[in-house]
Amino acid sequence: MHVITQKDVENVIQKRIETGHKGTFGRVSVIGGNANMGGAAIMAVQAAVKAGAGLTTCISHKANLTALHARVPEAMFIDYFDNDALCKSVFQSNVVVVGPGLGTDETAKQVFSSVLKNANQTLIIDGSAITMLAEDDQLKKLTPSAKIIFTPHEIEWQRLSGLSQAEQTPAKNAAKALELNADVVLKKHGTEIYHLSGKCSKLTIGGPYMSTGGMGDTLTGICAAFLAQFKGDQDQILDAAVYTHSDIADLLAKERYVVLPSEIADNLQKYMKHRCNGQIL
Ligand SMILES: NC(=O)C1=CN([C@@H]2O[C@H](COP(=O)(O)OP(=O)(O)OC[C@H]3O[C@@H](n4cnc5c(N)ncnc54)[C@H](OP(=O)(O)O)[C@@H]3O)[C@@H](O)[C@H]2O)[C@@H](O)CC1
Ligand SMILES: Nc1ncnc2c1ncn2[C@@H]1O[C@H](COP(=O)(O)OP(=O)(O)O)[C@@H](O)[C@H]1O
Ligand SMILES: [Mg+2]
Repeated sequence: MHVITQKDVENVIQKRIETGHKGTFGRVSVIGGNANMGGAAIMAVQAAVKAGAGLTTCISHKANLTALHARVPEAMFIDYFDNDALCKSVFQSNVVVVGPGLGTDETAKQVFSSVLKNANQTLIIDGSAITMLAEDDQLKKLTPSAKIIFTPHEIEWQRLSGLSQAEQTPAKNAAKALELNADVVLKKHGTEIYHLSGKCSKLTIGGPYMSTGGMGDTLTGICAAFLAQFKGDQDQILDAAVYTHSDIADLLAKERYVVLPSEIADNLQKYMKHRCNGQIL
């Protein structure tokens, strides 16, 4: 098991080319946020924007538009009932996130199936989308032409893999990830990452000050932004994103009992600047 360190982050976060423009640093679409859980999508979107994605689109219930732009005017918005616009944005995105706050009703299933049919680069499947996929054989038949990354917590992983928490051993997790033909970020105290390449990585940072709703939604935005903008070893880029999420939490936890997901997003720009120049925080 590769223990992820600050070195992985410093290897991934490169100085930007002077002639870069929005498109140079990647297009991300986040699909989630039903009328009751808009915050999940907003947290994923704000994390993607603040982690450096060039262009980020939030595809969500229209009830979330005002709140989204109050917080993240940089993000574009598509009503997730506008299926044509949804499919176009997903098809044109380098990285797609589906699931945060999406829910598991009929609307969510329709939206998720459109995403599965159109994602063709990298697709991060999180939250409700994992739960839907675990429970719906029709959705399981829709195998997108994209590289798939699942980001389950232990219960979502139990649903998808069929492995109880006690059965979630590295060997069984790795075998299941291979069966699913995907990378799996198994979120817990000591998150483990099972790469399709066979590489297994783990975190030795992070803690209970992260146990607030929205922390996993935020992680998806960081992963999406890193994968959309950085070139090179995709396994190391994903490892670096997961490390960044917990490393910022650890730094903030020095002066906080609880670290909020939005605070992690708010500290991404400064953190990435320091890691880019190899500066010790
Ligand atoms: N502001 C918003 O809009 C927010 C929206 N959100 C959205 O909600 C959707 C549902 O996601 P979910 O994880 O909240 O519920 P679900 O998958 O039904 O699992 C519940 C069961 O799993 C357990 N459990 C939960 N977390 C665990 C963990 N980390 N590690 C281990 N166990 C864990 C939990 O345990 P218990 O609480 O019973 O002790 C219960 O048994 C999803 O789309 C997400 O994006 C949230 O992100 C929050 C903020
Ligand atoms: N005690 C803990 N130690 C380390 N990381 C934790 C702890 N509690 C929560 N986290 C992290 O917070 C995130 C929780 O993810 P998730 O349950 O999906 O949150 P969300 O409410 O956004 O769906 C994961 O990245 C997990 O590793
Ligand atoms: Mg979650």
